[in-house]
Amino acid sequence: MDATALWQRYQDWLYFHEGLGLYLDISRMRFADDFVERMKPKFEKAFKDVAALEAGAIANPDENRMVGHYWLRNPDLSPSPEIKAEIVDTLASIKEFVAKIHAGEIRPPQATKFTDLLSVGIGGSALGPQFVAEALGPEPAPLKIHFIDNTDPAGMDRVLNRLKDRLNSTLVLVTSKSGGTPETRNGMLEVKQFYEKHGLNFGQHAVAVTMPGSKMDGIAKSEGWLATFPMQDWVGGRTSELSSVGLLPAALQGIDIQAMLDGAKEMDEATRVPDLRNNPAALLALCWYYAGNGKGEKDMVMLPYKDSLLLFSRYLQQLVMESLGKETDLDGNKVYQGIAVYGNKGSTDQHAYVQQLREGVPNFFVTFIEVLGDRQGDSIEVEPGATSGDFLSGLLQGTRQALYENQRDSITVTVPQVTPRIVGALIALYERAVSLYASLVNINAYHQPGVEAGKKAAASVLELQRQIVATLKATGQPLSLAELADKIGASDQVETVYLIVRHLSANSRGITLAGDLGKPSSLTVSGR
Ligand SMILES: O=P(O)(O)OC[C@H]1O[C@](O)(CO)[C@@H](O)[C@@H]1O
Repeated sequence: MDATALWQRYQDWLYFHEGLGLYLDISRMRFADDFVERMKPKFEKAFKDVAALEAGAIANPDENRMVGHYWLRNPDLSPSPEIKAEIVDTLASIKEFVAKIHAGEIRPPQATKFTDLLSVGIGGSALGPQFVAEALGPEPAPLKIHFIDNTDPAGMDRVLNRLKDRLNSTLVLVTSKSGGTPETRNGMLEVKQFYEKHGLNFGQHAVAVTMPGSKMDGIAKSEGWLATFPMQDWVGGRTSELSSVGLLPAALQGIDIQAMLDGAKEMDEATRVPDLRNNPAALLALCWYYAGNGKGEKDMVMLPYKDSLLLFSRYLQQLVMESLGKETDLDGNKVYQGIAVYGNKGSTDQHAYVQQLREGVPNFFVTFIEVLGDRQGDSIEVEPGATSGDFLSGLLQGTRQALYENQRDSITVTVPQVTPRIVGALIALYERAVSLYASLVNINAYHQPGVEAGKKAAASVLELQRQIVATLKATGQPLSLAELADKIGASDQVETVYLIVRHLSANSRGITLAGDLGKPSSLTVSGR
């Protein structure tokens, strides 16, 4: 297609949301008109499916749950007055609590105000808050946020040591929908121990976000934590940024959460329109389907040309891959669906992997995120007539063009600024695109059975470890790996036994290995 034809295609397909000032350009996806025609019936069904979801249909049959993240920003859409009241009350209580924290009315026992916020959570209970903190966190913030999002002891030490001089003015926010996620429980216990070691009362610094009645809820109540905010069972972890999970930490950092909700609401209104050409989420889903042949054959590379949007791709990784990565479709057929998501930011990534994108294996499509406003205030000219922001813009255009010339497709989302309203809108845009795409490929986007397999296997490794330690203590003499496995009734799991004892011996846990470390079968294991 020559430049004139492309310009025409750009104009023909351009979507613009006037209220938000958001553009969606899909002209560089090389689908033909007949593809769009063929997709229309699928979209008619998808619009109906998502409307049913919004109306409170059981969208997650596995867990017998509704999927209600759309109600969070427009409680009037809630399927019952009770749910509406829950949403309204939770938002009011977040605002009230945050106002008291900021004013020092709720304060730590040994300081006049909270200065820092330590968030402990993982997956959907961390990724949204991390993305939003990076995108919108003000400098200075009323509370500066830090994260523990793993059960890595060294990672926890790093965060805690950074905070140790301000521990007495650090508020700890433990977020877990289920209230039983081991990584989060471990993080909470380690932080609690750190507080106690420093002579501080953990409960007087702690807040929970969890489902009422969960284990975490019980702990928070029994230990007299400062507050507990509910996370409803109809909010999935990966769509929870606009629930108490994301709103509480955002508000504590001084981010305008009402603007985030308003932006999401506005985008929801635009993406509810049952008309493919005038619905930006549907256009995204169309492009994803086209790119990957409805089977995820191409990866989604997210390239925001704005540092503050660095974590958008990481956030989307969970939203898209945990939702769409499914073995079976809704009829039980093996389909192995999903779309892989990766990316950091432009132009930085141009100096990393864009070489492969332009010339290597063509197994992806790019989504550029362009932010029109360069910065607050004026810019110097780094070359006659050009600012740093002009370079950023030129590099985006250049990469888009260079990729297209080499038959690499791209989408461009353009926003005026990175504001709370726009971030809310972007979250809502992708949430809806995922809902629609899931319907197009006939999968349940709202469960995650695959994650359970790894969790169960980890639990059985830890059980084996307990048996190993007890057996070595009781035996009191060195055993070969095979003998040890045999003694604990796990003769078919010698490799697992080996990996466990190697880890224990590396961590001064009372287990010693003797023999040639490069030849596991030569090793003997003893314990004290
Ligand atoms: O908020 P929770 O219950 O601790 O779960 C954390 C994350 O774990 C998952 O269930 C996957 O293991 C995610 O879906 C979820 O966001």
